[in-house]
Amino acid sequence: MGQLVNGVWKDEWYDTDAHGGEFVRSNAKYRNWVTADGTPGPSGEGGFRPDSGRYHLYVSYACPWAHRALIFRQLKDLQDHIGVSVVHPDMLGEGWEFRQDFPGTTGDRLFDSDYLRDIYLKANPNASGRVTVPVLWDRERETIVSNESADIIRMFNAAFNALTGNEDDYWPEHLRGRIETVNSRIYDSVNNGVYKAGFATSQAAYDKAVGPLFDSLDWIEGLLADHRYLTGETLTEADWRLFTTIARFDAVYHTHFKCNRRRIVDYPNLWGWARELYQWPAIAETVRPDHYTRHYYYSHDMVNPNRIIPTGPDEDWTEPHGRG
Ligand SMILES: N[C@@H](CCC(=O)N[C@@H](CS)C(=O)NCC(=O)O)C(=O)O
Repeated sequence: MGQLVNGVWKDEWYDTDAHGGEFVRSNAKYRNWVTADGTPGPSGEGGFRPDSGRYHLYVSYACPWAHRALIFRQLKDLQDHIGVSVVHPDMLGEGWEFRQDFPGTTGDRLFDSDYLRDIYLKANPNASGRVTVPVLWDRERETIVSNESADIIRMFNAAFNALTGNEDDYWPEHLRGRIETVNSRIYDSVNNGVYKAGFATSQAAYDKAVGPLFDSLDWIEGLLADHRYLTGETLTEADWRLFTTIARFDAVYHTHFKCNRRRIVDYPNLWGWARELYQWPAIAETVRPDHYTRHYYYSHDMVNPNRIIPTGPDEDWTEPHGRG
């Protein structure tokens, strides 16, 4: 685990001591947008048109942020237009690697590189910062369009509609205000909350994260008692953004990140909702417990020094969800 400093790889973890034991996530650096007509999006430069085969997605099946992008590639029928490379689940001293000795890994399908950092260095030989997945790569301009999953899913939601004919909209105009409110609470206390609890190196930092996490899960349980989805009766990006964290919760975050007040199966509405999303067409194949259990328990030796991988809970995600 490390980062690039002026183009050079340094094997160093997040400096939690600088923040009283708290894990502080770095912001993504590449924030350009593919748009329907190639004009600039909400941030970054223009010139990224939605051409078939032009873009390539680098992911880990372990990572909840990369998982969002994989889900939107499925939901929006982008499989034939945007290729994918899948890294190895172990993220060790060299960062994400393209080793292929684990089922489902693909190697780097574009450049046959050894490490994900090589892709960041292709975009900028003097790059500094963390080398994260997902990465949306532009084969034409040979650069990174975006390494921010929240942006990538919105591009996938709308920019390629003319190419695919798929007009499904997971960010409908009339729900945007509500989606933003739900997203921001869930991002801070749940999606990132599990990491803040798990990577805390002081009791105070852990306590500060785990309380709001379970308050939010209780709040979500209430929302899902009244409505089928988080923002009402329409399935939106807010649901999918939460889903990737929930999918990993009982198997990983409950144990490895000490988020153990309750499990997802203890929340009847949330558990039914989670199964409905899992059973949505083409989604189950993006959910890879083999990758995420291996990644977390094996890579984070500061959390789990003996790297023992637990057998995992016996939960049936294919059981009828009973919603709707
Ligand atoms: N804000 C980014 C976060 C991505 C992220 O942190 N990915 C993790 C994997 S789950 C990663 O690659 N971490 C490597 C590191 O921090 O060095 C997004 O949502 O796309």
